[in-house]
Amino acid sequence: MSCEGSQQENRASAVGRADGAAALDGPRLRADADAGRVDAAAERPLVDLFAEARSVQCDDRLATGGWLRLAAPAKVNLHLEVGAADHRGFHHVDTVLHALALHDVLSMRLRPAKPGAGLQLAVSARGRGDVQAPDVPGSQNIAHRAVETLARLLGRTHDELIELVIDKHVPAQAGLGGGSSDAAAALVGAARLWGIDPECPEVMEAARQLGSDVPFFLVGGAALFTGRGERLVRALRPRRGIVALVKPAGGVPTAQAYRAFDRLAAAGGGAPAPAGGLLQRAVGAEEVPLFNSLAPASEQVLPELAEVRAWIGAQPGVREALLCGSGACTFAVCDSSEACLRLVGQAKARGWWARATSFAPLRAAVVG
Ligand SMILES: C[C@@](CO)(OP(=O)(O)O)[C@H](O)COP(=O)(O)OP(=O)(O)OC[C@H]1O[C@@H](n2ccc(N)nc2=O)[C@H](O)[C@@H]1O
Ligand SMILES: Nc1ncnc2c1ncn2[C@@H]1O[C@H](COP(=O)(O)OP(=O)(O)O)[C@@H](O)[C@H]1O
Repeated sequence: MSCEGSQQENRASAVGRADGAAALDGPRLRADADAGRVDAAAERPLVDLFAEARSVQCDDRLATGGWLRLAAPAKVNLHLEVGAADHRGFHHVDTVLHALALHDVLSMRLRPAKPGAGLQLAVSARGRGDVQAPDVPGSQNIAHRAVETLARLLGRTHDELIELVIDKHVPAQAGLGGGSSDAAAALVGAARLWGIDPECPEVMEAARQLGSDVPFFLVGGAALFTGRGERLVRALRPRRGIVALVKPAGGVPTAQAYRAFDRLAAAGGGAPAPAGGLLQRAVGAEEVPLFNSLAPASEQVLPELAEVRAWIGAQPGVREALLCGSGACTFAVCDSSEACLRLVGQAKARGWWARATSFAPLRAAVVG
């Protein structure tokens, strides 16, 4: 089949999926997905939930041969309150995460391996457009660790090869959770390839072991998490909104942001969180006040973040803006697609990475 032919075919299925996002999100999130369906229709020119997944299906290498396709959405933290560190150095957090339409694409397939070989993994990642591939070899990719971790928890020792290709649309060290979402998608993909229920406890346990943010991507949409960020309190109704993302060239390693937070806290600095109770009462994500305890700390790690914040704050059509998690990306909720696209164009002209997207009721999921 020609690429053009498959593009048309996939376009039809993408519209079907946008309308039927609930099918992606599974029974637990059906109500949330229904809320998001309105968004997808209203914002279709800007928000194509499956644009990346579709473009990868045009890749000759991956167009044939039984590849499973998965979407791994980015996230922002609408609210991130950070408390004290525990004995392992992990900080207590109360955070509301929200998925975005922007997503990486994972392609996975299962092949037989030589008898006695056990589990073999071939993981690669490639940058797409102006997004770089991660700065780690395939064997250290968090998606590689994800499949290994799940196999260990399941006691799976079959002789088999899993091939996994990641197309990166989400920049790293941005606070967008790209690596964590890839890990969650790799868990869901491995479960599917092995004929295992992705809702089984081993998948969630593997997610917890891989990183604080990974469990969120198994839940998706909008949700309140606590503990070190790995413990679900409850899902919230996802919100609507057009979002601009802006990131300077540098990144912020998460551990450095938390260390800077500790230094600021020891010196008596840091903004207090908005009046308590709001998070516990919120039903919909639009009720959650934007707040990020890490923002002042991350601005110390990468001073250019203060410049980005001031610049975004002065742009027309921006309702609210906040640093994404530990940074280095900032998100702005815009009044309109026009305002968002103007902001993105002007941010790029200043040499920053920028992208128009939207809030979305997505989680890491098989899309084809
Ligand atoms: C800040 C947040 C906000 O969602 O994410 P990012 O914005 O960086 O993506 C999270 O708390 C990050 O989650 P994640 O990126 O999964 O971090 P992990 O791999 O678990 O931990 C990386 C390092 O960050 C620090 N860390 C992480 C989580 C936490 N609650 N306290 C911490 O102090 C620790 O130094 C840890 O070694
Ligand atoms: N699949 C992956 N995608 C991105 N980064 C990865 C991946 N696997 C491992 N990494 C490493 O994890 C680091 C943090 O990446 P990421 O999770 O995208 O950032 P953030 O914590 O800001 O959301 C990267 O700098 C990279 O070294």
